Amino acid sequence: MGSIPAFPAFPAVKSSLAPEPRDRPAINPGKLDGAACSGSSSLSAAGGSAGVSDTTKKKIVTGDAGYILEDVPHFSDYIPNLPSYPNPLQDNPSYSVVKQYFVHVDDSVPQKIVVHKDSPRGIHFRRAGPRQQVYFEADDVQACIVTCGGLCPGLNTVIREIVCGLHHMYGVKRVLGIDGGYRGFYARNTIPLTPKVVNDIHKRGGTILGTSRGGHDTKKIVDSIQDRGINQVYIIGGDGTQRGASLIFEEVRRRGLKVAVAGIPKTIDNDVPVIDKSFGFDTAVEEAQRAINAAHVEAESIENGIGVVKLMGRNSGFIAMYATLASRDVDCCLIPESPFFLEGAGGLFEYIEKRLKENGHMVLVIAEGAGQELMSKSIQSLDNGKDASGNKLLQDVGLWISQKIKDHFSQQGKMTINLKYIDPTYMIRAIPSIASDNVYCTLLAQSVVHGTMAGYTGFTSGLVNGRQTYIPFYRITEKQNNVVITDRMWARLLSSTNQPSFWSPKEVIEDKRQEEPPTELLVDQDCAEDDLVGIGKGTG
Ligand SMILES: Nc1ncnc2c1ncn2[C@@H]1O[C@H](COP(=O)(O)OP(=O)(O)OP(=O)(O)O)[C@@H](O)[C@H]1O
Ligand SMILES: O=P(O)(O)OC[C@H]1O[C@](O)(CO)[C@@H](O)[C@@H]1O
Ligand SMILES: [Mg+2]
Repeated sequence: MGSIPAFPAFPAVKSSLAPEPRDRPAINPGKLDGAACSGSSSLSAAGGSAGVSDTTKKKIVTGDAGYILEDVPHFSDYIPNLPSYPNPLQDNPSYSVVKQYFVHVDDSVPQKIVVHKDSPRGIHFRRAGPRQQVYFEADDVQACIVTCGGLCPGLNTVIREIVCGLHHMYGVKRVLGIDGGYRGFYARNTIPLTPKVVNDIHKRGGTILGTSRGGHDTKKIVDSIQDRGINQVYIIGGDGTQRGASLIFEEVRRRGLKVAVAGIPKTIDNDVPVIDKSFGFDTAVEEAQRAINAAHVEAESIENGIGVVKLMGRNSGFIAMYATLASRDVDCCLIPESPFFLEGAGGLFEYIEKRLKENGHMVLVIAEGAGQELMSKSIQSLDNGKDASGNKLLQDVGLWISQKIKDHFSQQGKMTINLKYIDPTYMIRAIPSIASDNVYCTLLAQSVVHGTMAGYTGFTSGLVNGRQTYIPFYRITEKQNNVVITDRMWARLLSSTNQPSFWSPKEVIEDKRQEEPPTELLVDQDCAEDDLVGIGKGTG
């Protein structure tokens, strides 16, 4: 947590708060953008009149030709007659010369960009960016930032850029760090964050705020937000964290508070849906190359050398897949989404033997969540329980598979192998982010700040098809992003490693788990669904 001083909770500041807890007011169905931007939407439903759903908490706006906007909540949905102010950026010399700096009220970003001539326009998300009107005056803002879940390269960059974005773009001086994840809201003192305090933190791995699993108590957290007079809450974390953020937002709205709750998706596993990819992912893939290189050097330097590298990926094998594709030294990549087997024809042992005979060495990359079912069958009493957040704890599949390979070849007695197992997982997670991730983190942080200043709330900021957007929490939390093994990207991997698929085509057709497409930029955008007829849903 470094040497950043902590100080006690602020005394309650009530000025920015709407009245105390009350029943949830009705969502204003007619407003598309609050009063945040001038002009009104010209959208109209296919049936003729504009359509905005108010039957659920979802804000769905429909338009011509199958246009759907999955909009995010705004203060004006539940707090009437809020004043708005001109965006101070218009007087900022750095930005004032930019043509059309402010985002147009009707700008939205399509989720699906590969379309056919007659395709409906489909789902869109609100484009992120500065609005002409804001709903906070700089002196009234008391922001806070919290980081939750596992570490990920780039966390400190996001923290830095939120603090600097608030300060330099909007003149906000009061930003607090919440110490040690969600429980820090009610169990720890806060950490004052200024541009000076965060100046160098992007060069460090980890999070200067600390993080944790478990400890999410919605009521206590919102009580603490109220008591401290916080009115902007920036929540950086993965799928679990965003679920927690959604509950905080619901409680804030139930109490009628003018408190913006915004998420920034963090997941080294890239398991958050909708967004193109998560920050820190490229850093992880880059750093994984060092471990794979080492495994390759070790393996090729000795007769029948086998290098085994375990990479992170609890349920989603993106790091393993991309690290494998990038390296070209990997002979086999095993991920949670693609079951495999060890013995017999078409199994892993047979393939290893073949590669050793052909090449004299081989490199195996395995994601930590791969082969867990196989492992629990082989180790009968295997139940590692759950972590504090309820995530299943995993056995070390790298150790297990290494032992299995050793046992197999020693039992057969026909081949002496030399196996080296490398587990770089926590070393990868703990490094600072590379340059491209730093830029990505900066844009994410600035986007989320623009959104909260403009009065949006209950959203996650994320990149969709290369554009910054505001995504409603429910879209982020309703499912997980997984590698689709019936997609061309996995086919590319199979053809680059030449490993067996461990699947028969019949099993692929019957596999019900492969229903969801992965996010767009990580897949082949030329891949049309028609190409995949009969083998599950494509990526579009
Ligand atoms: N369903 C949920 N409802 C409320 N809070 C949750 C929920 N799931 C997780 N949380 C809280 O979110 C925080 C982080 O969750 P978790 O440990 O699962 O990490 P994560 O955000 O998914 O990140 P990652 O998996 O990438 O490490 C924890 O404090 C946990 O209590
Ligand atoms: O050991 P910890 O810190 O709980 O986290 C391990 C998990 O966190 C992740 O890195 C996700 O953040 C997973 O890949 C991994 O399974
Ligand atoms: Mg998670």
